Amino acid sequence: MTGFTITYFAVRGRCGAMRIMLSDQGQEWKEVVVTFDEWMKGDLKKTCVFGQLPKFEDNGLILYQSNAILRHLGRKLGANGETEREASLVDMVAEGVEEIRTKYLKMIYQEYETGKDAHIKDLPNHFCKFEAILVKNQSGFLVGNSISYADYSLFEVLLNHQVLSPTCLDSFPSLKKFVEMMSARPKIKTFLQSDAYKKLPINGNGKQ
Ligand SMILES: N[C@@H](CCC(=O)N[C@@H](CSC(=S)NCCc1ccccc1)C(=O)NCC(=O)O)C(=O)O
Repeated sequence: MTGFTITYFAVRGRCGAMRIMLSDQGQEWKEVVVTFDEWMKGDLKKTCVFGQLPKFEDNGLILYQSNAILRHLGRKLGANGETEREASLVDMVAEGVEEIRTKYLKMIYQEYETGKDAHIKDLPNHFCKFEAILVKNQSGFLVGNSISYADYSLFEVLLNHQVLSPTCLDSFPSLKKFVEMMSARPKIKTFLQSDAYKKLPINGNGKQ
């Protein structure tokens, strides 16, 4: 199978950022949608290196781990910083984004009713760090003067948090401007308005 293929469940989940990145970078890809019933049979799970999805295929290269997939696309599509130094900074910032995503997913799947309010209350402690990065860098992106996979990752996390708490960015003007800038990029705007994007729930348990 040539080209890019994403194999995942019928949710945005851990494929939200990579789909936004592929769209913005003008790339096409195939989606293999796995139902929970198919997954529970176990045959596909046994073939996955870490027993989990997403699975990403790039012309015969098979990758798992959503952030490894983002990094791969960053290198391949020129969205990984403009120098080795910037690439290291992109990785650093992307790890920080992943910390927020991991906290969000734990809250969504394990403690939504009891932990949603505390998660929202704690957001400023995390958002202030990315606000400071954007204020310091001045280009509008997280690192250097061009978009990187870390920008797509942060953008997706912020979009999901705006659903969870629509006012969560009100105290962070640079983050709000970042979301507006990313949302206004023509290919991202088109993708976010597409049925392919809108028809998928954010998470697999219906919570958001
Ligand atoms: N570090 C990995 C994590 C991958 C992962 O958690 N995959 C989940 C799906 S992604 C996700 S957000 N999981 C949260 C709960 C969930 C489970 C199943 C479907 C949808 C969501 C999965 O394959 N679950 C099934 C299983 O482990 O047997 C990555 O970043 O790709």
